Amino acid sequence: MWKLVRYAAASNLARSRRFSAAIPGPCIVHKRGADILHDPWFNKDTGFPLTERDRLGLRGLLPPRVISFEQQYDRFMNSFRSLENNTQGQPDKVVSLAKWRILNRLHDRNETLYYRVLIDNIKEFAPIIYTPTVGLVCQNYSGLFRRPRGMYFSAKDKGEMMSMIYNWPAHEVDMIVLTDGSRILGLGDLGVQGIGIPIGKLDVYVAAAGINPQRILPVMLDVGTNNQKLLEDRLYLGLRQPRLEGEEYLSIIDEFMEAVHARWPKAIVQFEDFQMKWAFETLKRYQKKFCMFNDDIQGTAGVALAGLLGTVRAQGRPLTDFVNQKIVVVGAGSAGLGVLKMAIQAVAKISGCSELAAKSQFYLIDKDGLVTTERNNLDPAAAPFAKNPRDIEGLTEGASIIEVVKKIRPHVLLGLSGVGGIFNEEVLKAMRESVSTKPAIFAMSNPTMNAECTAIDAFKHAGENMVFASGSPFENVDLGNGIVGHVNQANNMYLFPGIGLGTLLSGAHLITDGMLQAAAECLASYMAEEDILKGILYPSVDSIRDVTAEVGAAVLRAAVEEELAEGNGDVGPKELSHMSKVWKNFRSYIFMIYLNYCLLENLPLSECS
Ligand SMILES: NC(=O)C1=CN([C@@H]2O[C@H](COP(=O)(O)OP(=O)(O)OC[C@H]3O[C@@H](n4cnc5c(N)ncnc54)[C@H](O)[C@@H]3O)[C@@H](O)[C@H]2O)C=CC1
Ligand SMILES: CC(=O)C(=O)O
Ligand SMILES: [Mg+2]
Repeated sequence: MWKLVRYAAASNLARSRRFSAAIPGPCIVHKRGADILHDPWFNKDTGFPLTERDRLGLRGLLPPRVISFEQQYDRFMNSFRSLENNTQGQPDKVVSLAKWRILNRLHDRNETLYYRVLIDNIKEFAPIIYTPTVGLVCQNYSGLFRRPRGMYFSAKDKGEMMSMIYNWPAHEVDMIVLTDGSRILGLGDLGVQGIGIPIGKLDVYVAAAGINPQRILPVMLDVGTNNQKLLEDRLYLGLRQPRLEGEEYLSIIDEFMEAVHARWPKAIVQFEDFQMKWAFETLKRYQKKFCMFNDDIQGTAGVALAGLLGTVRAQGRPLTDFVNQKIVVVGAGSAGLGVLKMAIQAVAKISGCSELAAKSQFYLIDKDGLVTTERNNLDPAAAPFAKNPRDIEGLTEGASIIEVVKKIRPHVLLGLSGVGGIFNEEVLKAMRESVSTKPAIFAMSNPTMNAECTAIDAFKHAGENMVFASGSPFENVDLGNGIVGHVNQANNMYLFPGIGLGTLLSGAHLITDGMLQAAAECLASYMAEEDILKGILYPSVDSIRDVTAEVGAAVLRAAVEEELAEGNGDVGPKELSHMSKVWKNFRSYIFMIYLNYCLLENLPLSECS
């Protein structure tokens, strides 16, 4: 009901003259005839009405009968359901790839229909265009490749990027997702094949944040690969050379960032799936210079923090109790360290203590075990979280997960290691002895086979009175007698679209810690108490547009408060500042401008005059 009220408010705003300019008018197309039919941005297939067929030189190029958008939609969904029936009993990988192919073919034909189908069925299709299937697609990308999507900048393009960027056909770009393919999900270095990740993330942007699909740009920076198997694969589509390192590497990224900034100074660049050393280095290098963020470090941190705070509420305890939670993080990579940093800042904020004091409740484990100050060659990025041996009586440098869990009896065991099954039966059983009345297990690594444990194993071994979250989706677990073990999806998809949306609407030229914190706090307070008490920490993926609008509004307001909002389109900084004082209008503005974009699927096409 409240959603309807909100949409009504949005359309009232839309009727006001000031904002009507933000609603897209007829779509101007610079092509004619068959060129339009072969361009997924504009193609409506058999949906072109006769008037448009005449105007755009399409008469005779299509069968005479006009099939409406709705009919085309139904036809696609029927094909999809037939595919499901026809592939029953086949191996999961075969079925998943077949589903990805049919969706991808639709994308390559008719983007508008593709996004409509995706938006309406996001819960069902997210696992295909995003994790876990996107991982499989990246692994097989060179064989699956049919048509290019996005842009490829390689080490061989050094010195050319400033002109290459103008090869992209869209005049405006709002969102770029960029990878170098060096750490694709938990699958390691996949070189150029990692392009599937920016494509999947940007599909989520369109579906969740309503970003105009003609203003997104997936980018692969191909600096080589150290994956020997790919280097030897004769179908491999990337550079056949080892990865660039050091200054050579950074000079490629620098050149790309300068080129993007020169053409689209307001575009937001999301760094995705970079190996840890470059994830941290590039964040430090660019965050005060360009409008960018690293999703694996910063987006993941916010989602995990929201889940950790939800876990406190699930125990029936006040949020202030977060400062007493013992949390073991397994995985000291870009994601695990990002989570620790943000969680420690939250403890310091809640308790008013120093960050140094706030660290005492957190334990970090990597591939060599518990990280302490006694570690030889301690990674500087992990050093701030290393335990002083004096503070961990009964544990030593390099202690195993099971030793740490048995000794600490943590409230939360959180995995971002990329290692499937590492929370084995013994570890999960040890979590039964947690000091918490309702312990939590976060198996956040992706894709599914890299999750630290499955949902079934978690409930079976760690007990039914437990909160469970995973990075990739699992089915809820039937615990018998009508009781359901709820599976949460702790994935940065709940934050990155809102971070991008809020930043875009604000027109800020930077993404600050304050804006990211606002995003995390918004997600943390999204769930109602009654759901949280049932162990439901995050909303269903079905609600992703609503969550994204809320998060976007929170990020936008934080930008206004930090006086970074320069405005977007007709809406200037003064108007944003004024609107942000009345939260209801502010949210309505967000809903109207972007979330409505994708509802306008049948925009009439007009010729360029
Ligand atoms: N759910 C979500 O939203 C997100 C999930 N992830 C997932 O997190 C995983 C890690 O990502 P990054 O931190 O970027 O990777 P990374 O490669 O930077 O770090 C992996 C860490 O795991 C540790 N590790 C490896 N083997 C281990 C073992 N046997 N025991 C304990 N620790 C071990 C490594 O020492 C390293 O510290 C990936 O699977 C990725 O898909 C990453 C970002 C977001
Ligand atoms: C979800 C995500 O960003 C990752 O697994 O890397
Ligand atoms: Mg990622």
